[in-house]
Amino acid sequence: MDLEVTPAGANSDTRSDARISHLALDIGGTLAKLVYFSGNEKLLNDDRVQSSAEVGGRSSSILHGRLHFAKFETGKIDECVAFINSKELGSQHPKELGNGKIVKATGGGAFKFADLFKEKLDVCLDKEDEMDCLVAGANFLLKAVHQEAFTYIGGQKEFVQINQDDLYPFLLVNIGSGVSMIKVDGNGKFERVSGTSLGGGTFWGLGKLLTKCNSFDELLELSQQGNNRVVDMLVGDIYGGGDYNKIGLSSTAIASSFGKTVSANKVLENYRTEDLARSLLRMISNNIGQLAYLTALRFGLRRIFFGGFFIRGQCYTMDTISVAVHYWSKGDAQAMFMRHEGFLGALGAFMSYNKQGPDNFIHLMKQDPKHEPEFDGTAPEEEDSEYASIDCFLDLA
Ligand SMILES: Nc1ncnc2c1ncn2[C@@H]1O[C@H](COP(=O)(O)OP(=O)(O)OP(=O)(O)O)[C@@H](O)[C@H]1O
Ligand SMILES: CC(C)(CO)[C@@H](O)C(=O)NCCC(=O)O
Repeated sequence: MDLEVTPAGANSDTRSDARISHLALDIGGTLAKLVYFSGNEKLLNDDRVQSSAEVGGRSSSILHGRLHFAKFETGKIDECVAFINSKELGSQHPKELGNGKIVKATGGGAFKFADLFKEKLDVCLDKEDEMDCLVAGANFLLKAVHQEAFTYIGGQKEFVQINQDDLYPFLLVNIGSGVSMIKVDGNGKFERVSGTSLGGGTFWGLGKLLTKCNSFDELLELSQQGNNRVVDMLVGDIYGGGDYNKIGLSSTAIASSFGKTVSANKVLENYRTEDLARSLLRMISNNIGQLAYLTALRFGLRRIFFGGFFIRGQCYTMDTISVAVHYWSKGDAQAMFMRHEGFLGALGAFMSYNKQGPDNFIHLMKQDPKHEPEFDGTAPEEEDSEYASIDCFLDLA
């Protein structure tokens, strides 16, 4: 198979030695995520390494290269297979003893597609637990990546300085097709404390049915031009235009998502798809924000990190989630988002190549300009810097 495939969000590496030395997968219900490392230039006593981490004396097993990110629709897993096939898994790639190559994989697809990967690529998927990987990926990003986490309040993005000594405990809310809520107490110390089936798959699935749009990005674009008040029943609609002050509800608060459609003498076709998309995005985001806060409250957590590809750096999504957390916690808890939102699981799977545990495996090069954020508040374009490759080295000791 010689199919050239350019994945959504992938950065093609034009270097001639850019064979994949390590590849890991997170194959979820909707999207398959890849993290791979290419370039096998050895760094021997290089200044940049010395200044990035203390690895002196053990430099013979250090690889310098770039960490790449890519995603495919799980429903088109053949494209993912073709992409991997179009790259070469180099000689450094881990092998089973006396056998073929192994690829670390997590998510339900690691089980569902194991035979397919064996058949098409002669690759054995080495399964890692999905929650373990999400937590390992989040911990790595929060500790190692400069400007990974940020708040989004009133249209303003602000990076959060992570104090490594004061990071735990936190609640990790991963919004994929479904939503997992994990209380994280340290490296490998966590409990999945809650979840909800009303997640990204619900937004995308209902949105597709209601608006007939063909892609997730199209649905997001529609939502940006919509007005949810056409569809949602507001407190003012019920209270004759006024607030319900006694219980702290303003006239503009949503009393019932989609509630207005009941009494309006309209059928689906009479609504603008923009308004339906807007209302749906708000309903799902608001509900997740509220559930996240209630879960945080249950365990006395004040920091909530949100990941998963539902977010897609989308302003309205992040704003709705932030407002929900702020509103229900009366300002006590804070929603934070992660730049590598959708790649937590794949990164965690990648780090499981390190037999000694997730620490000290991936070292970021200092001040990688490509890794500086360029966030303008819009949904990332497929090839933009949001998922830019990272200049780093792997310590294979
Ligand atoms: N290009 C896209 N195509 C489809 N869905 C997308 C896209 N971009 C973002 N999404 C959103 O991301 C969600 C999937 O997120 P993610 O990849 O984190 O979860 P998953 O791993 O597929 O799901 P799960 O973890 O529940 O198995 C979709 O349900 C949708 O809301
Ligand atoms: C089933 C998983 C973990 C698969 O990623 C995810 O889709 C999820 O957390 N769903 C929500 C399931 C629930 O807790 O109700």
